Amino acid sequence: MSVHSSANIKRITTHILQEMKDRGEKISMLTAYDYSMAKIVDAAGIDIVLVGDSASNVMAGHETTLPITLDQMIYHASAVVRAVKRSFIVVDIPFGNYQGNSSEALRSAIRIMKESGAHAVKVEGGAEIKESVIRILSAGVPVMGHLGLTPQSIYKFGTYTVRAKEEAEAAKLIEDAKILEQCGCFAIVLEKIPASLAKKVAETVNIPVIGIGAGGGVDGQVLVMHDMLGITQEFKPRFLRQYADLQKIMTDAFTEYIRDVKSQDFPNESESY
Ligand SMILES: Nc1nc(=O)c2c([nH]1)NC[C@@H]1CN(c3ccc(C(=O)N[C@@H](CCC(=O)O)C(=O)O)cc3)CN21
Ligand SMILES: CC(C)C(=O)C(=O)O
Ligand SMILES: [Mg+2]
Repeated sequence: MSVHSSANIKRITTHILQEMKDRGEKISMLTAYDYSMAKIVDAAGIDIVLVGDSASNVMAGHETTLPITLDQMIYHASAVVRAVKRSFIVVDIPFGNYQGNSSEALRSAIRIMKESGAHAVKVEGGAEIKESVIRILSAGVPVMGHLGLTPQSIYKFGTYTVRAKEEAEAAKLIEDAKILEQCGCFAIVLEKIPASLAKKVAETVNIPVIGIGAGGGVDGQVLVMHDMLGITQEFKPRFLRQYADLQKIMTDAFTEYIRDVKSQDFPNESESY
């Protein structure tokens, strides 16, 4: 089956996401980086699947999101696309593949759309990347913005502390959100900023605003799947709610398997030919 076929399932579109904001239904979003996990989260009814560049941390073990490449993002995205039947699939354009050169930004977005079959791209930044955003949108590729804590520029700030607490930074963030909306972005992610500011942004722009560490006054929430499942045990920021302890469940399963192999309990007769 082609990645573009719809087979009777009503797919989420940017139009449906806008309707959700307009009627006050909150939008749910989680990351996924591979086929098996994407299949489960899509079947559970998630609205948006984000193939985040957090794959750099979660999948590859890098300290930041900076090292992941466009080819690697396309590899993750194409696996997710093969699994997802209903959700809207957004892919982060990685660091270095869109900033400062709108032609390269367009080329990167087109590669992601053409080679993975995803539905939209996400980019970090406001005014600084305006030309890139406009160029991508001009090709008909939906763009999601990302403001506040922007991990691709971590070395400019040096820490992952809460952003836009100062009045000047808050004012710039609101301006950036307006710019992204005017450019034609279909939604904006706000990461780790005061809840009051995030609420103000969600009330200022008409497009959906999805928060992570941005409080409950926005139009939806996003988390990294492995964080909310309790797989990434070392990552425990205050905004994270852990919905399962998969590390414990997995460790117990592995321990039991190892014990059964050593004791020759596994395999038994019914598990043999
Ligand atoms: N596993 C994972 N989850 C994420 O949410 C995530 C990634 N990786 N990688 C890319 C970015 C980086 N993100 C981050 C990174 C750190 C904090 C954070 O709050 N870190 C510290 C506080 C640091 C400080 O205050 O100086 C913490 O409390 O854990 C938040 C979001 C969000 N993204
Ligand atoms: C944390 C979310 C918003 C993200 O950009 C990612 O997972 O890469
Ligand atoms: Mg990201």
